[in-house]
Amino acid sequence: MPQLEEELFPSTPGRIKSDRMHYNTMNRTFHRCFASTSTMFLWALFLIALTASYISFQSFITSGSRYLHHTSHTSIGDLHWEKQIRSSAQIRRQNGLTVLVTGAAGFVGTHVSLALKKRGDGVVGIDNFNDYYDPSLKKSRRSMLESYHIFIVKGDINDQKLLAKLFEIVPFTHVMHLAAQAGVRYAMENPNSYVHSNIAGLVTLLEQCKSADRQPAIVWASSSSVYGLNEKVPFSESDQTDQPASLYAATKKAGEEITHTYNHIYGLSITGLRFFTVYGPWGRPDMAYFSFTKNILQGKPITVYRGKDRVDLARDFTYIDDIVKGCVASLDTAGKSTGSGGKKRGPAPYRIYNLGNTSPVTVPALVSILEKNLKMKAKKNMVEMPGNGDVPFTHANISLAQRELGYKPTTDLSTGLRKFVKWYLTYYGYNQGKGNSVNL
Ligand SMILES: O=C(O)[C@H]1O[C@H](OP(=O)(O)OP(=O)(O)OC[C@H]2O[C@@H](n3ccc(=O)[nH]c3=O)[C@H](O)[C@@H]2O)[C@H](O)[C@@H](O)[C@@H]1O
Repeated sequence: MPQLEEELFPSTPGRIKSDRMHYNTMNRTFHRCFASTSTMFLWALFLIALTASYISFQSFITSGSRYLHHTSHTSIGDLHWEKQIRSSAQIRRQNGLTVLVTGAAGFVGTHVSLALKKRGDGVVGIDNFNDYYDPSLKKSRRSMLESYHIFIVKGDINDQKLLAKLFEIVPFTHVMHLAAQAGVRYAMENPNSYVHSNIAGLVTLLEQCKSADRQPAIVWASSSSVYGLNEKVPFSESDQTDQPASLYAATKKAGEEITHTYNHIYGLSITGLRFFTVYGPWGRPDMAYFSFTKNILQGKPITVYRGKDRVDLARDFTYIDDIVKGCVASLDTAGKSTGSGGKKRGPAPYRIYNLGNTSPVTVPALVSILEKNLKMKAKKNMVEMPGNGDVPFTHANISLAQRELGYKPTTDLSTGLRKFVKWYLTYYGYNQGKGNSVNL
């Protein structure tokens, strides 16, 4: 008996002799063929169904895995994940805000999330937990926030589907956008990470915000570095900012222009905050005050940059609690976005503020304060500032923020560094042999 394949697809033409076939033979053949065809049809149906279910299973896995969450028992779309987001977004005061905080496991993001939650606002975080610096510090910040019932979604702001899903679950009134590739000098090592987060990520986020039915107001982190080679002091918001000294600064400046476009075309309410060298507990290990502390404690040398003619570099170091007050005041005073579903309905506010301390301190003076607090001497290597994006000094004029936000920094560098050192020693286990047990 010929095989089914052989009947339907004869291998040699000589085996088709239909013109010489008897009717009965034809009839039998027809019936056999028909029976075979229907079997084939059923097989085909079965295979199609199998393929379809395989493809849909695969796409479920693929789309799900993009959002797979940090806990083994939680992934996007699952009810537990959504429940955590809803619960974190719950408002517990009258006229409270519902804020999406990007970069919530970052230094400023952690502090702002906590401040908002403590006063009764709804807060949902998003963070990609990248390894630009020790991710275990970010995870510790997350654990601390979790103890205050703040949920951080693990994901990238470039993930448009994830953002859409978050907005579908929670109608955010505000976005506090702090996710960014930070660091001035690292931009020479990994330029594309700045484009990825500070340009592409920003645009993806703005696209989501502009198309939301109820557009949120956006407050976001620009940087004092946009003043670049500006020599007029103190730096005012109206000063020229067209001479950035690093790619980092250039991406932050680009962010100011990009947000302006979204404000203009779509009616998004925008507030850009130019932070001046923010420091404090739970800070960033890549920053000078943090890495100096680490090295001094370990007896390792530190490199202190100096400007031309051995002039000391200076920064308008700003304590985290002051920055947080500026961020919260910006959210509270942000006018509404006017558009909806991608359509502008009228003009919306576009604001930019300096958030600094207005009293620059030199880097060697910063080192002396640390030495005093750590009761240890630093091994200093004085080196001429390399051409790597650094600027010689920063100094903020904060009168605009003072007037419009009620912003008034109250912590000087000595007080702030004392608090930082206290946190550092406890967190890294220098005190009583205990680590990771600090509250803000
Ligand atoms: O205010 C800002 O716009 C920026 O402030 C900081 O940038 P930076 O002021 O360069 O802060 P640090 O990296 O902590 O450096 C502070 C000072 O210490 C100096 N430094 C840094 C590192 C080092 O090893 N030695 C050293 O002398 C730097 O030249 C600079 O003058 C942040 O890292 C940026 O993300 C932020 O946007």
